[in-house]
Amino acid sequence: MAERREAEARLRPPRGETLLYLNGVTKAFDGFKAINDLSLVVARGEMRAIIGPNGAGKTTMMDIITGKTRPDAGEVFFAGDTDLTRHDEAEIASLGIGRKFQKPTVFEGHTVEENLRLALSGSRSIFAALLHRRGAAEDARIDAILRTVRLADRRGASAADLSHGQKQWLEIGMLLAQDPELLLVDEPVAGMTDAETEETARLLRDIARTRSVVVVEHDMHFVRMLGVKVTCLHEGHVLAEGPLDMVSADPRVIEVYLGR
Ligand SMILES: Nc1ncnc2c1ncn2[C@@H]1O[C@H](COP(=O)(O)OP(=O)(O)OP(=O)(O)O)[C@@H](O)[C@H]1O
Repeated sequence: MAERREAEARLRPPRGETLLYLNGVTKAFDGFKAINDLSLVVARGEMRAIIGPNGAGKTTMMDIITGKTRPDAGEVFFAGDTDLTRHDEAEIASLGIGRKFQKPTVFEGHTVEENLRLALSGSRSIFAALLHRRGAAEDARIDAILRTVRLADRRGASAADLSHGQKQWLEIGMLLAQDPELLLVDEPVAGMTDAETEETARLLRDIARTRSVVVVEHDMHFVRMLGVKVTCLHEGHVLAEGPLDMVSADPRVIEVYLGR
């Protein structure tokens, strides 16, 4: 019963407050509309899964949110009236939007803990970051992040010695060090073992207790484990949106994506 209530709560925007708002966004490359009149609303504290066939515009949508690509038309608002289309990538990152790309990019020559300290230090140089005096608050944050990303018992391990899945978790931890309000995650479980995939679903659910998360993923088994509202994109537009059971039963979704 409690589990069912929790599952239902995940499908509902927690406070109904909008964190990310895309309205009528369009982006063409050489006349081809990769994003076509796309509208999307993500609530504060909501986790949303984005699915859709190759070329549906998922990556381009993430590029627009993070300022890598400028839309030709439409609005992209974050946390109220911040118009993301007026900011560059670095500004958008400092506004509180973190992005995890598919390939992990951790510092392999450093330990797990050092990687997190480097991420926490932000703009400090690597040497300054590793040498500076640690405060109790910083130690507590490192401990909390290590627990969240399931690496507390690997803190002294070299990042190079982590499994592929653990490297992905470490990079998620490095993003958490920046304390983003919105975390964008691109195909996190590609190449992971089944056990890592299941742990990643739990890990992202933990993270979504305190921030919004948008996950692009093709692995439907994993999307089911997330248990959140799903948006299916097709030809740069929302084809279907709602609980996974509803979206995956939609004949249009089956035709363009799931039935392939
Ligand atoms: N910089 C670009 N220049 C030209 N065309 C582009 C560019 N970026 C994306 N496209 C095109 O836009 C369309 C949408 O691509 P996008 O990568 O956003 O899709 P996707 O849903 O992320 O696909 P996948 O699941 O394969 O990652 C594709 O047809 C792609 O070829």
